[in-house]
Amino acid sequence: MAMMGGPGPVRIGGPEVKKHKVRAGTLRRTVPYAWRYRWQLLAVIVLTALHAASIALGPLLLKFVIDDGIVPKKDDVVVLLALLIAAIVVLDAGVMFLQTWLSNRVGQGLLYDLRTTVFTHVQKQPLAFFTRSETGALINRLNSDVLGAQQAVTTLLSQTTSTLLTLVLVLGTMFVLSWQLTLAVLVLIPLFLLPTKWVSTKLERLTRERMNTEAEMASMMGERFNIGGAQLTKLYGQPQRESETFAGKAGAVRDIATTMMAWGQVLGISIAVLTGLTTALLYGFGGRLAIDGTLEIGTIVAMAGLLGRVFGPINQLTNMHVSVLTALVSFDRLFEVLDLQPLIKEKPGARPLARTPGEEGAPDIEFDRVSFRYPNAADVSLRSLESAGRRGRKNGRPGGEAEKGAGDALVLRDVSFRVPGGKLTALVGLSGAGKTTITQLVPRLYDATEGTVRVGGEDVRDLTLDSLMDTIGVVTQDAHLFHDTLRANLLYAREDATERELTEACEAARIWDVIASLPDGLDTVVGDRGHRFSGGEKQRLALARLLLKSSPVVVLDEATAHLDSESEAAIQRALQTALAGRTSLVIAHRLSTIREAHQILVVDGGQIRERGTHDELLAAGGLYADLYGIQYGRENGNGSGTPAARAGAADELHR
Ligand SMILES: Nc1ncnc2c1ncn2[C@@H]1O[C@H](COP(=O)(O)OP(=O)(O)OP(=O)(O)O)[C@@H](O)[C@H]1O
Repeated sequence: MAMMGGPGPVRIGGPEVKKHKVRAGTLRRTVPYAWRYRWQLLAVIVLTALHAASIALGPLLLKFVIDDGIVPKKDDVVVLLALLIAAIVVLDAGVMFLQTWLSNRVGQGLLYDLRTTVFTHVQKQPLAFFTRSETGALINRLNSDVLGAQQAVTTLLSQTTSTLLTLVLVLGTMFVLSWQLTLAVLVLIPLFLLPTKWVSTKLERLTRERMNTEAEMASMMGERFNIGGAQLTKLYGQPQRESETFAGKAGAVRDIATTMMAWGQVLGISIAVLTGLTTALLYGFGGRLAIDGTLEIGTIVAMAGLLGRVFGPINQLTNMHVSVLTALVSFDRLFEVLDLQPLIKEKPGARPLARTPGEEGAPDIEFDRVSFRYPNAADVSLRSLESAGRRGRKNGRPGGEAEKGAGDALVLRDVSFRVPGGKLTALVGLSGAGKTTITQLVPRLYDATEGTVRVGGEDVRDLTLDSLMDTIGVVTQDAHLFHDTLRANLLYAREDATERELTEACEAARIWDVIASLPDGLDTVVGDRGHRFSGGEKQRLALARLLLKSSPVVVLDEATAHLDSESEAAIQRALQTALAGRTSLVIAHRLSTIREAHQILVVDGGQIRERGTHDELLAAGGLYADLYGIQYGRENGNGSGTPAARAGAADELHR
């Protein structure tokens, strides 16, 4: 283990981890995690030592029973020693129980520490991290690597102690009993080590292969069994192909497991054969010594007993380094995630945004010469967590040429505007113009590359994240809902909301009638990603959630789903309630929203091309007038422009 702390990276075995170089200092960094449990770990080591002693003591007592009791025919010695053996067995059982219980406690404690640390850290990562990382790979970090790291500290620690102590005590006792016999037997050990080492390495490789294939199988199930994946599979009529792919993976797991079982047997049998052979040698050679009177009979019996306890620990010891290195890789991969500094952090000394209640007090939003480019992959994520990256992975963080190019273009250029407090500003424009990007800079999902975004006159980067999130309510187009009850989803906005407040929010969002008609009402489970509800219903639920939060600033991406006129009207009324008196920045797709907006900003190519009220922009006859004319025409069935242009632009505006 000591070599791991050295300056250079260490290559390790196993197909997946083979390429992974453990970074220098990893071992040192694991110490604080174990240090928290130092007293419990010390107790585990003491208990392990006691157990190891009892392993060596059993055969030794047998020697005394034979040589000092049975042979000289001393009843009292036999009874006394038999009682002692019984007492040791019972005590050892207690020791084993305590040892296992304590090391499990430490292990679970460590798992808890690692899981919560990584989860909390990952949550702090900017949105860009999640857009780049493959969810399955991320969850794997939280599951298998955390488990691997825990094993490094607990299982390995107690295993190493127990193996080493057992070997020292058992071999020591054997030497004391008869050094000649011990040496004769030890000569055979190298003969045994070579094949077992070979088999163990093979088993180690197979274990990793099985883990990888099982992970692929699990990830496939995860992808195909979420609502989107299941729908795609059905719609493209691919269940048969999916089943075949899955069967391929499951078959690989079956084959590897069968091979592993066979090699495991070979290992077990070879240990048993060697133990048998050495026992035969011991009886042959020892028997001769006993006949000569050099050895007592009890010693031979005790030696045979001790011999059976030597090969297991030796075998474990030869494989120990592989387990230690594997466990360190897990730690290293976790540290890789923990080392990732979140791009968006609260400044030291950040101030809370003063929140003035009431309509007049809604703060304004201001963009002051804002330019923005999406961050490079190298700044926000880990190559090993990006699926495409993992296929062509070099090592560690991403940063290939293609990655660098990805974020280079400015998505917003010199954008300046002000959303006055309590008023509605609509963003319109073609798809990909930069509307969503603008809205994401307000709640600091991303930070401006140049220029300043202000809320209530304060640079958002000077404000505490909590107060910013309290002030701003965001409804995205897909209006995500967790797979939980409606009530839990709504309370997510405000834990302490009363039943009455819940009902009122739902009524104001024009969704209460739908909820009331459900047999379980607010306790209805929404289904994966809220799939149980229609697009319009989800949007209204998201509005109800927003109303409960009652934030003075609202950022909203209107749903683009083609709604029937009834739900369109319902959403419109819900929106009017939700946005009344609030500072609202809305990506607008509906004529009604656009017409009533205090100000309309027309975004094109990352810039604000036109601004004004609906009437002003129509009168100006620019891009807005074109877009509006096309949509208005379409909605009234008498569109303008060429049919192709009409269809294209209408779709764009609706996206
Ligand atoms: N996470 C990202 N990383 C890199 N580029 C991005 C990212 N998200 C969006 N973009 C790019 O930024 C540009 C603006 O996208 P944005 O989503 O802001 O447009 P939009 O006007 O909201 O479009 P739509 O109406 O279709 O949603 C697009 O060219 C898009 O490809």
